[in-house]
Formats: sequence, C-alpha cells, structure tokens
Amino acid sequence: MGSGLRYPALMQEIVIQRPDDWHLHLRDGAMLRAVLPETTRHFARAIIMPNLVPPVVTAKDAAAYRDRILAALPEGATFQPLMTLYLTEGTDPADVAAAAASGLVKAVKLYPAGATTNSQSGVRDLTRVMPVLEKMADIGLPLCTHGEVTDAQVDIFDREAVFIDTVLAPLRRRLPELRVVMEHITTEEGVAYAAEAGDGLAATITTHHLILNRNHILAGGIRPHYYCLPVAKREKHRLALRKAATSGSPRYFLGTDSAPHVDALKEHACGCAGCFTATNTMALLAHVFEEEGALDRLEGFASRHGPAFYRLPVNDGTLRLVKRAEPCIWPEKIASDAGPVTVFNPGFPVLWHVLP
Ligand SMILES: NC(=O)N[C@@H](CC(=O)O)C(=O)O
Ligand SMILES: [Zn+2]
Ligand SMILES: [Zn+2]
Repeated sequence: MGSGLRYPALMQEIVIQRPDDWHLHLRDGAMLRAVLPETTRHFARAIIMPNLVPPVVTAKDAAAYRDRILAALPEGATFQPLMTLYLTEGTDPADVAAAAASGLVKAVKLYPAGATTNSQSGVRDLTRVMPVLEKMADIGLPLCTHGEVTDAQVDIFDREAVFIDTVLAPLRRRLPELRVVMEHITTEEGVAYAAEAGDGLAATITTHHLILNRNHILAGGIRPHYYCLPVAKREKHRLALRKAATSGSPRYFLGTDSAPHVDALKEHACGCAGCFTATNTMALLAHVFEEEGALDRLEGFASRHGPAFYRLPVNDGTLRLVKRAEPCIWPEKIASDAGPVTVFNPGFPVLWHVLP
C-alpha cells in the first residue's frame, strides 16, 4: 500500500440475510400508511402488536387488521405481517387455537392492564386466562409478554424485575410447556432470566435500549422522544443488554418496539411512551455491534434467532450495510396525516448506511 493512498470512502461492508422485526407497532389508518414504508424498506416480516383502540382480540379482528396492513403496503414491497392477538380476560381458547391453526396468528400478547400504551383491556388476573394459556401450551403458540407489574407501590425502574419474580417465574413453573417471549427486556435481571431458561423462552431487545440509559432521558433537560416503556434503566443494565444482544445466543433477538406517536402527544404535559426507530434501526444496530466487536453476530440477532424461535424459515434475500466516512442522514420526522412523528435520534454520528 502506497503512503499516498487516500482513505477510501467505503470503509467496510457486511451482507446479512434480510432481517425481521419481532415486535412492531404499526397502528392503523393515516399512521399505518405513514410508518409502514419505514419498516418494509429493510424488514421482510414483523410481529405486529395488537394494541389498537379497540384492540385486536379475535381471529376476525386480526384478519381484518392484516388486510388493512396489506392494503397499505407500498408498491412492490414484499412484506409479511405476522399477526398477534391481544389477550383479554374474555379471550376464547378455541378462537385462539383456530387462528393459530390457520396460520393467521403467530403469538398472543399479554399486557398487564395499565402497564403501557392502550393496555386498559389487558389482563388484571392471570388465573382468568389460564384456559387460554393452557391451550397455547398445548399447541405451541408463543405468549409475548409486556413484562412489567402495574402495582403503584412498585417503583417504575423495578417493575420488570418484580414481574419476573412474581408473575413470569410462577407462571412458567405452573405451565412449563408454555412458550414465552419476554418482550423488550431492559434489565440485567431480564437478561439473566432468559439466559437460564430453556428453549421454550426467548427475549427481544430493542435498538433504543442498546443506546439509552436513564440519564439520556432525564439529565440536562427532559427528552420526551427517549421516553418509552419499559423505561430505560441505569447504565449497567444497558451494558448487560449489549452483552446479551451481541453474545450470539439464540435466546435474544431483535424486536424494535418501534412505537410511533405524533409529536403533539410526545411533547406533552403527559407524554406518550414510545420511540420510533423503524427508519434507522439497522444502521444503528451495525454501529452498536461494531462498537462491541461483534459485527459478525448482527445477522444472528436480526435475521436468524427470531425465525428459529418462531419456527419459521430464514428470509430469502439479503441486506447490505456499508460503512462510509460520511454519517448517515435520516429525516428528522416522518409526516403523517395524523401529524409528524419524530425519528429516533441517537445523538451521535452513525457511519453505517443500509444500501437499497
Ligand atoms: N413501548 C412503548 O413505550 N410503547 C408501546 C407499547 C409497548 O410496547 O409497551 C406503544 O404502543 O406505544
Ligand atoms: Zn410493551
Ligand atoms: Zn411495544
């Protein structure tokens, strides 16, 4: 190499199997139309969260919602929405079983009532949904959990760890065959619980929880666009999540929890919870995995461990990411007929670009 060689514009390149998002909020109507292209640009499939108002409770609701998503797809997009049902105390086990048997529904979502956005119709008393959970255990249909207790006495930063001890662990002792996804884990306790569990349990990790700790939300002024649930925790927890995501363990995979809310409701006296990361997740993940010296493990996290857990094939097709000298530029906001949605801003330059 001659000493006169200029630093090349293309510094590095990786190619991975096309990724999936195992936890996504698409909403409905104008918001659905605005945010769907942000996901379909890079992702082949996504587990679609059912917390609409009213929620997606029955197989019929899920089929209608799937059809609205398919109708909103951008020209030429190949994207498969993987539907979920919102578990309520009135859910019919036979309806769940039929929805799973037909291939329509890939999971059922547990929201403890009051835990997060649109969770009012969720579960107050787990004993009332045991017949549904028993049916799911029988047929191997995963339960996705928003793993936070809602007890006002429990500090918001402890709600995940308390959920594991008082809800998840007892449930799994009672129904060991139930397949469970701990959604958007945010703590070292969550990482450790998933690490010790068997093949019947996995955990999703978001992009933003690999980047944020609670100081980012609260120090030097309140940053509403960094507020989500479960709320970002102390730095030691962020480091535990990074270690888990980049470990190569199939127990952990990507669920962005990209959760659009219009700016008027984020920048509000009582702001909504949710970070909108669909637009830039893959570039941010390449940045994080490179920082951890684990670029070779990004494909497992984003494209392989999820399908293995959900017993689906890995996608055809690939995604190419290149590192350049110039940072990536994303739109600051995505416009929708419901109002603008702010794209997650990591607060540092990202040199990884996803090629079309
Ligand atoms: N994560 C969030 O902060 N918000 C999600 C709900 C959820 O996944 O808990 C939303 O629907 O806005
Ligand atoms: Zn949640
Ligand atoms: Zn979510």
